[in-house]
Amino acid sequence: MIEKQQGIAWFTICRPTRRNAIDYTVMDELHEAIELAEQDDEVKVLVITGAGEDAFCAGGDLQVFHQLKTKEEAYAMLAKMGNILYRLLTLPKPTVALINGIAVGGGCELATACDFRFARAGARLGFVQANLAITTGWGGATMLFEKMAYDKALHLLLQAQTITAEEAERIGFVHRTFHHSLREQCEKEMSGYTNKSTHVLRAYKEAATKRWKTEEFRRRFFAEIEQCAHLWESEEHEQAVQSFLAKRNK
Ligand SMILES: CC[C@@H](C(=O)O)C(=O)SCCNC(=O)CCNC(=O)[C@H](O)C(C)(C)COP(=O)(O)OP(=O)(O)OC[C@H]1O[C@@H](n2cnc3c(N)ncnc32)[C@H](O)[C@@H]1OP(=O)(O)O
Repeated sequence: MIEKQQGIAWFTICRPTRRNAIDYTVMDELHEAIELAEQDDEVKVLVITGAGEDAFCAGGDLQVFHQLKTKEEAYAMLAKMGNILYRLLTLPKPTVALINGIAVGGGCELATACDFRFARAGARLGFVQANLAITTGWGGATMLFEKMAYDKALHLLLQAQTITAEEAERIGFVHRTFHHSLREQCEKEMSGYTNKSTHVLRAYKEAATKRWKTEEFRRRFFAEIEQCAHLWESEEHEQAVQSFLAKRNK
């Protein structure tokens, strides 16, 4: 769902019963929100959040994507979202992930693509992909290594556990934690940007993201996606996803 309000375009992932897991429809809607933010001069900031109280985003929809068995099938899905997150990473307007609840797997990759991460106090966050015998598949690790201290980023990926928003703030992944009124607090934080000229915001973002608009960076970004596609067709990954889905069907 996309809403425009006082210089902010709000994109809300509306699948609360699936903990806002991302399927192909969400990918298309996110792409549309990015296009709108890029083209509409009234939009100064793009904020991405999740519907409901529980989740920001539980990553890729494991039920839907479990149908993809080969590395080629997996690559097509992963590269589709990878291209969308690359657009988000390099969008010439400031972007915010408003992490209103749990963010895991691809949900953390989505948050990483944004410039700023604000989170509800107590929300849990984790790059849990390694527990599914895969690596980040949407370019998340490549972005994380650009945005965080090397050792802290590597630890998050290798450990694959969830941490609280407060801990994530301490290590520099989250920028602000809010105890209540998330949307209002986010608007307040962004008011210092929305009162600036769109041309100024664009110019600074262009300058900031220039280093990611290189062949070398894109090669690393898509090599990560290929690596995940390769692991996707392993027996270990198949078993890990089946075990997650079996628990749900009990
Ligand atoms: C594919 C890309 C890859 C990447 O590149 O990163 C990924 O993102 S892999 C996916 C990584 N995500 C996960 O492994 C998360 C799996 N989900 C969970 O661990 C938990 O659901 C949760 C997110 C910690 C929330 O736990 P809880 O609050 O206890 O809720 P439930 O577990 O009962 O879930 C409610 C409901 O939602 C469904 N659900 C949750 N996550 C997903 C998901 N990723 N895909 C599909 N469906 C998901 C879950 O099955 C429940 O459904 P019902 O049983 O029908 O109510």
